[in-house]
Amino acid sequence: MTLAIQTTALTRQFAGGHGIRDVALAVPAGSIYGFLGPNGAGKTTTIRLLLDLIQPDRGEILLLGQTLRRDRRAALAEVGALVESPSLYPHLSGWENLEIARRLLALPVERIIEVLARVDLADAAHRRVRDYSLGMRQRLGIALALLPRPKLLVLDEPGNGLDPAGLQDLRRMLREFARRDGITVLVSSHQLAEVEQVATHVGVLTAGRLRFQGTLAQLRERARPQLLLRCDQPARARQLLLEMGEQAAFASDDTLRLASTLPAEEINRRLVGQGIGIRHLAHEDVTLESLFFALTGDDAVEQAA
Ligand SMILES: Nc1ncnc2c1ncn2[C@@H]1O[C@H](COP(=O)(O)OP(=O)(O)OP(=O)(O)O)[C@@H](O)[C@H]1O
Repeated sequence: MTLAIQTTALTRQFAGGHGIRDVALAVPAGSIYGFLGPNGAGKTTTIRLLLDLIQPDRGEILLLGQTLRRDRRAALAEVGALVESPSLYPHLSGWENLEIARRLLALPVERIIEVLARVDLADAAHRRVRDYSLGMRQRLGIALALLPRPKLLVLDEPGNGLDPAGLQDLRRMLREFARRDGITVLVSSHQLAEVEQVATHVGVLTAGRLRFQGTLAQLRERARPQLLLRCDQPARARQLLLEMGEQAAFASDDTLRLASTLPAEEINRRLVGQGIGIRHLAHEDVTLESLFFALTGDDAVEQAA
């Protein structure tokens, strides 16, 4: 698997124990990587490190196969980014804002037309940015990041402050960047719901540590509801379940938790057939959202990838 971003042992600590520690990001090329975590988890710090806006205490960063520390220019050459709010000139139009960047980058004028179309701002190109909505400003910021045709786009909380329609537009755009333009997108958010519909991969950061990293399918797999079983002979029931190839562990003295592959009625039938008296057999209530909260809580969870 080719990685667009790879970090090893990435660490940057601030006074008061804040910062990030030993973060090993693995962002596959072509993915939309949802970089999730509650406010203050260290997402912006990580992103600022990736873009060389601040330096790590230790650790390595590879961007599109180039080592940031060794060759900053080569590593960042094909990276577009939007960190916090975009720096725009409010008294100029969207077009004029892009024109300034275009000249600096010595790109053809057509590129402005292309990027405006990619972020749905063609119709508003000649209005002053002062009169843009927050969503339009964010999109103009993304257009600026897209201007030099990046292969990797890093967006820090681009959904902040957007209404549901704005979020939907943003998701559609991110999908297009990945599918049509082949751009790898890392997008941070503190809300799972915001990236859940669009991300192919997720990394969950909490208190400066990466608690989970893998595909969205792997995260969903974790969220698959498990069966809770209470019966009169839990130890024997566990033994029987293990013999059936089921995973069963004690959740408490009299309750087993099953990562079951068989349907509940089949488990029930087999255990009753072996003389086990069942008091309770039901699915535990686990949603992706509750799993996210568990991951962002204090209980450390190992990485899946
Ligand atoms: N330059 C700095 N000096 C001291 N502490 C800092 C500095 N930058 C960030 N921090 C602290 O590090 C922690 C992580 O901040 P960071 O901005 O990376 O979090 P985040 O996950 O991006 O959250 P948010 O969504 O609130 O921006 C916070 O407690 C923050 O106060």
